[in-house]
Amino acid sequence: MATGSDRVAVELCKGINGLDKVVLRESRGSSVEVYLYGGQVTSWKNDHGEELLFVSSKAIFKPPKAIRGGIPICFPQFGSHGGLEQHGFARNRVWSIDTDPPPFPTVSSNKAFIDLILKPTEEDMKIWPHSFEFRLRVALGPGGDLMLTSRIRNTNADGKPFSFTFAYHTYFSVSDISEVRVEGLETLDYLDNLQSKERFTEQGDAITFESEIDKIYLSTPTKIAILDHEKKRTFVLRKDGLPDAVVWNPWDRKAKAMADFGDDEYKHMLCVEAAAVEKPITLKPGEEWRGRLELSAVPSSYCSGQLDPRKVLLSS
Ligand SMILES: O=P(O)(O)OC[C@H]1O[C@H](O)[C@H](O)[C@@H](O)[C@@H]1O
Repeated sequence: MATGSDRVAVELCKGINGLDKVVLRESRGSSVEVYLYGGQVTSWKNDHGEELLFVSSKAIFKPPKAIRGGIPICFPQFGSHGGLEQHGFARNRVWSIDTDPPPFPTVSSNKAFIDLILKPTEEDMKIWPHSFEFRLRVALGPGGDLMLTSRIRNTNADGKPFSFTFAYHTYFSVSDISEVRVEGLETLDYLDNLQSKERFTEQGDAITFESEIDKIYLSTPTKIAILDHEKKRTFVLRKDGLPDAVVWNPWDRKAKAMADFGDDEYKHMLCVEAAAVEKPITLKPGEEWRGRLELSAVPSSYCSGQLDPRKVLLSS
């Protein structure tokens, strides 16, 4: 678990209900927590110690229920787009620490990181008859950026390809959902999960929220921004290998129906999920797919229509 630098720290410890978790710390004070259960990031704090991700106060940290919040991994199926359980099984399996991952092309020496791996058990192969290696690297950059890289390899010995859909189901913490806008998805086509996955085209304005939303935006740009006016904070997502973006907020009625979600918590969260849903990824034996998500949180004093995420980043 060495990180190559003494300015960063990686610690394996016990989390809620004795579940194993890994804590990454960066010298300026930012941190990340990852549970081996689900391979799930449950905390991302900036260098002021402020939590940037939402985890429900009612989240159940106990198998087989997935943890409500943070960044669940949806694999090998997103949502109900297939015959498996909702969002697949990766989010409620116990992952292992990968002590000898294949090298990455880029140098990670200035980052705190942890490598996890998920391989199917015999039981898993009864519900999804494929052999795979899913490697997840969670890294915390020197500026507090959070980076997730998934590498999924088909290790089938029977010569068979497999197809999957995928999402980093990220729950962002926001001050007040009615003060939030999302930029980068305007004018795009989307599938509306609230209208039998029918296809529509989004209007020209940035997306704001005043009721339940559950949309899969298709072929999105690699950068998406979430602007939180009240907090004066902008989240910038950069993604690679993940063409789609799911936007979800359950609003009041669905919030009440979820046992592991507080009645009013919908006001303080927004899911914007880098995903590959519309066109499943197909891998032949020996092939590997890579999907990457990079998250930054930057202070913003934002005026409508002026967002250029690069400028926001550079001016911070
Ligand atoms: O309750 P979960 O299984 O965690 O799913 C929570 C939500 O995830 C995604 O955002 C889907 O698009 C929603 O339809 C779903 O309600």
